[in-house]
Amino acid sequence: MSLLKVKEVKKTFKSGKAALNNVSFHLNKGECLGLVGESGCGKSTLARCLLRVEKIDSGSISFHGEAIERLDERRLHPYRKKIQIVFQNPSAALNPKLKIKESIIDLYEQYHHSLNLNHFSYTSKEQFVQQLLDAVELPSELANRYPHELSGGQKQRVTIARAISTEPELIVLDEPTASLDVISQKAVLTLLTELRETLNLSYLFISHDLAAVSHMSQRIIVMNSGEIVDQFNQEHLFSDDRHPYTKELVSIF
Ligand SMILES: Nc1ncnc2c1ncn2[C@@H]1O[C@H](COP(=O)(O)OP(=O)(O)OP(=O)(O)O)[C@@H](O)[C@H]1O
Repeated sequence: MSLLKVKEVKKTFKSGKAALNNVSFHLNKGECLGLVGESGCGKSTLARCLLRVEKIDSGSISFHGEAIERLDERRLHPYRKKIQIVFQNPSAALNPKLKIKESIIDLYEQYHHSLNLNHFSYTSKEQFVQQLLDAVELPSELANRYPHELSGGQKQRVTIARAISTEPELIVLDEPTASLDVISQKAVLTLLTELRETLNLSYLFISHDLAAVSHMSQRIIVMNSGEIVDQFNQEHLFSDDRHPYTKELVSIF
């Protein structure tokens, strides 16, 4: 069974803007599914709908076969622990007033009553933070710093540490490297690939960067003006039967 199934989802904003139109796709457990499309095509709206931050107008989004649009707040809580998000801008995602260790523990503590950890252990806050910093390859002394005392790449590693602290099954990566320099981009993508394998994670990797999506993903879906126009296995990216819009993206690859 698919981990995530999105079926005929529509979302129109009050302004009349149709951001998602009949969007359908599935995501298998353990895979990285790439979602590529130009700015404004609806990628972030889709991410917000998956997290139930935004409500869909029609269609369905199911996780392990359960329709999330029908979950009440109480039943949403365990869902939200299983699906985490990493945003484009780590500076905006981290509270500037919290030390790194406090930011990491903060998210965990929202869920700790319902957490059943397999990969990390929780005997003390310090030890837990240490394990997470190790997992994202950051030195332990960063735990006592504030976000402004870290580089962009280090901050993004902290947001990844936060995301994996609840041991989610799925992480939505919304342009996770867009704000980083080329060297840090590569390092963060390598880290994400390693974490997917060691923690048995699944990713929805959202980006306008077809090269990054192609590097990371086993399957790719292409979005244009709120619609999925193409879906294919990564090795078929250059094949002749690609949608004209995909071919256009490939030509500027
Ligand atoms: N709250 C909102 N109210 C009205 N329109 C919105 C709202 N949020 C997004 N939109 C519009 O919906 C469309 C899709 O926006 P979205 O942010 O999902 O695109 P995107 O593909 O993530 O773009 P980018 O890559 O630039 O982040 C855009 O035309 C945007 O202006």
